Amino acid sequence: MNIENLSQNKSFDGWHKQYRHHSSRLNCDMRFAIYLPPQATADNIVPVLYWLSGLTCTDENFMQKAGAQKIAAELGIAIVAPDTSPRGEGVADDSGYDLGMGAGFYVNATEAPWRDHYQMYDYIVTELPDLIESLFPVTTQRAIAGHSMGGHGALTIALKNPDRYCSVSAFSPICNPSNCPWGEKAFSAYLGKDREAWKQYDACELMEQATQPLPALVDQGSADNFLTEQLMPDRLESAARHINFPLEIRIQEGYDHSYYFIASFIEEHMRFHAQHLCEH
Ligand SMILES: N[C@@H](CCC(=O)N[C@@H](CS)C(=O)NCC(=O)O)C(=O)O
Repeated sequence: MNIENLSQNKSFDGWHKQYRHHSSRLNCDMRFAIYLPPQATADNIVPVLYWLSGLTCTDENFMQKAGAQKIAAELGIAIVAPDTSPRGEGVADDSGYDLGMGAGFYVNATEAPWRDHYQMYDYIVTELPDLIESLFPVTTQRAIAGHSMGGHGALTIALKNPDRYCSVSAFSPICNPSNCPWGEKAFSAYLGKDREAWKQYDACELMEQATQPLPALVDQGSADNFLTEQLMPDRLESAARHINFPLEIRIQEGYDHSYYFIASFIEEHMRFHAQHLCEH
């Protein structure tokens, strides 16, 4: 397998590393980051938390700003941070920050010109875990989490694949993309005008139909600029309540949309995932 190590930094007795590889699903070269805690050795494999970032991010934002390595090293959990879209020359893009590169929305695009590369759903659900599990000292126990567009990605991917993940959590997720400006713009482009096709990637719609529960935690800052227009966690909460889904949504007073918020609660999310990863 053609995979290139781009950087490595020791961190809390483990290693943060960046890699480039060719993604056959995305039809381009991709970069991802992995944090391997000290417990991950040739003789000992550890579970993995996949972190999906938000609009404009790469593999670097979470690893540099969230401060998750210390707790991952304590708990013995690896963290994988993929990029947020396909990249490179020849990959379709848009001048807006909320469409195209940096804004893949974790869907499989069906519309031209996006469909040639924008297959982020398949990349995150199968191609990347297959690669991680074949090359690194990790188990097939997975948790998934994310922020904003990545919170939408984590929730929809977990709700669609409850057998593949032990738990899911999100910070400030886009909860009902079919009915907010960010989601409507991206889904129209990637999936076309037929709103029926959007439902398969909408956490509120998927929640209504969920038949298999998995532990789910959402944190949302009350001072988030995007709360009422884009994120709308109240809709996800009522969908979950309707079917008795084990979702905890916490409104955190005074916090905004930034990584300062994520850094404040990432330890609680890591401990939440550790508890469920260890059950299996
Ligand atoms: N650029 C946009 C918002 C982009 C944004 O807030 N991105 C979030 C995810 S939705 C992020 O994580 N940004 C990168 C960072 O803070 O490191 C704006 O200013 O309105």
